[in-house]
Amino acid sequence: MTFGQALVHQRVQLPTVRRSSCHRASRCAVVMRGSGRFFIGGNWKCNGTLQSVTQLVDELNAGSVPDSVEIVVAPTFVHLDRVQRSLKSPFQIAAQDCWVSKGGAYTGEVSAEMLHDMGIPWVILGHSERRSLCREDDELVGMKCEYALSQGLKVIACIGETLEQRESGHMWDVLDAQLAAIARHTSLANWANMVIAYEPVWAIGTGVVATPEQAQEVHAYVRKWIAEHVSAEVADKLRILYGGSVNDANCATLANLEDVDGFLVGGASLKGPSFINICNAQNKHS
Ligand SMILES: O=C(CO)COP(=O)(O)O
Repeated sequence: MTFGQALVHQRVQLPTVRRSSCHRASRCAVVMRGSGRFFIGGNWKCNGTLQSVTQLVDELNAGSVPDSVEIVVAPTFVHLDRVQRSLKSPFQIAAQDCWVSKGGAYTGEVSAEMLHDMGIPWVILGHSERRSLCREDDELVGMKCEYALSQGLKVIACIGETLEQRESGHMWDVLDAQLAAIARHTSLANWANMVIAYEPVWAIGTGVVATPEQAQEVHAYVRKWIAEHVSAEVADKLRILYGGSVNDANCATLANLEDVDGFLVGGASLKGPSFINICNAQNKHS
């Protein structure tokens, strides 16, 4: 039994979702995306030395990014303070994970209240690498979202299927379960402090980016799911990011998709000029 399962007190069954047309298809012509700002996250994962992090921060500070984009980078815990001190506005900072409850006797962990105390506004939760390598299950991810939100953090909650799940026809069930766990633990008001990142596992770090059709199909599905299970208003405002092998070359096409409200970038976020280019994706020609 995983940690998340052990902590489950009560599971609420959500109705099955119809996988039909896009919720946004019926919306008026002027679409407000999320809170109105395209969102770019840079997930630095377990990378960086003092020297490389300093260089990356310098490159970002020297870059030109549009006001219309909200940008958040996620260094390792040990680099958070250094980056926070040196990275300039408009860049914001995220942690890559946090503990599921109040801090205490949890060796090696970092709590949400510590991050909040440090002035770190965002946290990434449920990344597929944590789900697979650290055995974080859907319920634990939902509980982490709930606790982080309760401590005043904003959350980038990740979902996504493996290639095997996609090819075996289980993709929608996997996404349903991941979304349901997040939704169970997120109050209506707290959705304003949440973005969802759709990161198909097969596209992460592989150079195999989802096709525009694949990305749009899932993003539309996620928005429809949220409309049906949370509220239409939340669905309209929610920013749904795509992650998985986003780079300078493919970002413009993906940025133009109806239901793509931003990106969560891994490898390309470690190169300042590339990341700056991706931050300008909406202004590039696809
Ligand atoms: O996992 C990712 C972002 O969280 C994506 O990683 P890559 O951009 O390296 O594929």
